[in-house]
Amino acid sequence: MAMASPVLRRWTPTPSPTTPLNVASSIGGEHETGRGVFLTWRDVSVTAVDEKGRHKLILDQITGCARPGQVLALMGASGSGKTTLLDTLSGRLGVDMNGTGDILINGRRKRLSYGTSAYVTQENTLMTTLTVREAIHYSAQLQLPGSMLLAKKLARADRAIREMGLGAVASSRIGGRVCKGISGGERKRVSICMELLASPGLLFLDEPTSGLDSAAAYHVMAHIARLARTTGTTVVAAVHQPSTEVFDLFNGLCLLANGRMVYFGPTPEAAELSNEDLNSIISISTNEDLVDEYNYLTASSSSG
Ligand SMILES: Nc1ncnc2c1ncn2[C@@H]1O[C@H](COP(=O)(O)OP(=O)(O)OP(=O)(O)O)[C@@H](O)[C@H]1O
Repeated sequence: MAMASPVLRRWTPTPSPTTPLNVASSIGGEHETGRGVFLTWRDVSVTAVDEKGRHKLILDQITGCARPGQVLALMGASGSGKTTLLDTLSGRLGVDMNGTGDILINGRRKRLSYGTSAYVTQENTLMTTLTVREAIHYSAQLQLPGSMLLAKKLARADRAIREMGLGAVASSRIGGRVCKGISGGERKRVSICMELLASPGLLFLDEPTSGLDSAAAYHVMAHIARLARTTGTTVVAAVHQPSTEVFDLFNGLCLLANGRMVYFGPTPEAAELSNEDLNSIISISTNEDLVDEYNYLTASSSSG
């Protein structure tokens, strides 16, 4: 695999592991709760080891950050390393994988714990016979701490239902293959809703729009983007081939190709890039503009 891009080596504003970032001041009162966290990662490499002890490089020195109130999209062709990066950042790397590099949460090296982060996988495992409200209330009772009053758990569940725009279908049966229930997009939102119960500051989503038509995909991502904006939640989502409308909902883009990062920066600029530009980014990775964009995006996370 090719060497890491010089963009990565010139990544300057590193939050010190001993200096926590001031999330509240950075989100400037724009959000209701400011529950999001700064997640930064530097020189993250991952190697898979097979049963014969052979090593395969899956991620090659990936550097980036995700900010409160924003949605960072991880994009790239199938096999480029999106899920592996998501797993690495969320601390879910399999035992057959070795990861190196720094991952900082609010400027500190610490493990993600319950309530700090949530991960929504591609699979929907929902109880088909329950209504949306029943399933989410049930999940709240099981998930939330025993010390929390039942009324508070249910209020938390109702808030999550509202945040994911599921109010209109709260009394509908989830359903499945045999008995038709809510739509595929609504099922995705129920899965996300269940992960929101603990009010995580950081939400990892693996292909939240897979299997959905473009309208349903937009609906799911629009709710996620609104949630990020209004609550300050930090969202990192692996997304495959989003429509233009969905792409416009993202704040930042981390573009991977064969385990290497070929673009990191705000989406408006990325949307301007043609295939030719992207190819030149891959081949001329000393692009000064990218360095500037990267520094711009990371500067605020080190200023707190
Ligand atoms: N445990 C493993 N052992 C060996 N190779 C692996 C392992 N896990 C993933 N890989 C390889 O690493 C590469 C990246 O996989 P990953 O699932 O992260 O890609 P992806 O971009 O999420 O793909 P997709 O969009 O198809 O889900 C692929 O080539 C995959 O085959």
